[in-house]
Amino acid sequence: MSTMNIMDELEWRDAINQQTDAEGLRELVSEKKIALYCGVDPTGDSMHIGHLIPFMVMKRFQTYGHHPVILIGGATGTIGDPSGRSSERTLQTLEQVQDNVDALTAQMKKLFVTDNDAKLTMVNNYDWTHTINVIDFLRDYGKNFTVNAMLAKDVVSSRLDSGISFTEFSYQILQSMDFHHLFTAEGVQLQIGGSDQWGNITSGLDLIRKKEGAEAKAFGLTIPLMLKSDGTKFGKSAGGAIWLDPAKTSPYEFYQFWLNSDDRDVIKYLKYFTFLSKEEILELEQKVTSEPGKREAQRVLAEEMTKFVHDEEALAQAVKISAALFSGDIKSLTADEIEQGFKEMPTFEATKETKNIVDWLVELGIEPSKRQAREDITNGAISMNGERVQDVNTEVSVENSFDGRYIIIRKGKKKYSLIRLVD
Ligand SMILES: N[C@@H](Cc1ccc(O)cc1)C(=O)O
Repeated sequence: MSTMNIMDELEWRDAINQQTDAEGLRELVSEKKIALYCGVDPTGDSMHIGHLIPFMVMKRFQTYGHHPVILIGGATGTIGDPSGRSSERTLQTLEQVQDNVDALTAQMKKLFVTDNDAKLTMVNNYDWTHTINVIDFLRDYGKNFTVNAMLAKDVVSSRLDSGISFTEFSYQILQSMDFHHLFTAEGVQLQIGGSDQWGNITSGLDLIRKKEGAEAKAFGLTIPLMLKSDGTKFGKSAGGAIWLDPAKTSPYEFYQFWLNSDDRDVIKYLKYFTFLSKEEILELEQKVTSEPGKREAQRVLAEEMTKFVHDEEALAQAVKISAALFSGDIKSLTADEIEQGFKEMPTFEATKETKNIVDWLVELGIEPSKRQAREDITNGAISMNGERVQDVNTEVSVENSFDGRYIIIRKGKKKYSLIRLVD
C-alpha cells in the first residue's frame, strides 16, 4: 500500500467536505488503527452508485488497516431520514425493510469482505433500538436534546413551512443513539457520511459528549457532493439510476456508464472511485489532454469499476459485448450477452413460427409496408443477427435465433431492434 497518510490520501482525492476536528483526527489515525462507521438505510433492495460515495472512503480506511463498521439501518429505515428531502416519506412495511436489509447486507459484504485479514463488522441498528421503551427513550436520550437545537438543523428548518412529522423530526435522535452505542460498545471514534449527514453526525457527537464527558474522543467527517461538469445529477443515465444489482443494471450497462464519462469528469471519478495510485491517475490525466480521442482514462475507469462492483468475468463480458456492438459483428454473442447489450433497444415479441422475412418485418411493425420491406432488403439495409439479408424469400425461424430466445434486426446503420421469441 501507499506510504501516504490516509488523511493526505483523502485530501488528494478531494474526498473531504467538512470535518469536526481535522488536526485531532489526523493525529489519532497516525497513532493507531481506529474503528469508524457509516450507515445506510434500507430504503430499497439495491444500492446505486450514489451510495458508493461514502463507502469508497470506508474502503480506503480499510485498506489502510482501520476497522470499518458498516451499519444497515433496520431501525432508522422504518422511520426515514428527512435529510435532503423536501417532503415527508411514506412509511415502508416492516417486511419490506427486512427484505431490503438482507439485500444491502449481501451487497456490502461483496464489497468489503476481503481475502486478506482486513477488518469488517456489520451491524443493524434494529438490534439495539427495538428493545428501548418509550420511557427510557425520553429519559435517557430525549433529555439530552433541546428542541431548539433540533429545530436549528437545516434538515428540519427547511421543512418548517411545508411541515415535518414528529417521526421524521426524531430521526436525528435515532442516528445519534447509534453513534453513541457504537462508541461505547465497539470503540467507534469516527462517523462518515455524505454532505447531507453533517447535522445527524454532529448531533451524535453532542450526545456522546453529554453522556460520556467532554473529553470523549470522537470525530465526524462528510464527503463532498459529486457534481457533474454539465450540471446534471451524478449517477443517472437515460434509463434511471445506475444500480449495483446486476439484475437492475447489467454489468454491460454499468461498464458503459463509466465509459461514457465526460473528459471534464473522468479524472475526478478516477480519484474518487478507484484504487489506482496518484502516479497512475496523473498519467491518465495527461492522456486526456494529449490523446482525448483514445478515451484511455474512461476505459480504465470503466474496467476498474466493473471489476470492483461485479468481477473479472462480468468485465470480460461487458468488453466483449461493447466490441461486438461497435463492430456490428454480434454472431459470437450468447443469448445472455444479447440480453445485456440490447436491453435499452426497441423490443418486439414474435412467435416461434417460421415466416417469410417480408411478412415478419411488417407484422412486427419494424417495416411500414411489404413494398418498403422488399426495397430495404434488396438495398442491403437489413441485417439479421449481424448478417445482411438480401433475399426477400428468406425464412425466419427459431433456427436463426440466439438460443431460441432472441433475434436482432438492424435496419440502416444502427437502428437495432430486439425480437423476443415467445411460445
Ligand atoms: N441517515 C443515513 C443513514 C444512517 C442511518 C443510521 C446511522 O446510524 C447512520 C447513517 C442516510 O440516510 O444516509
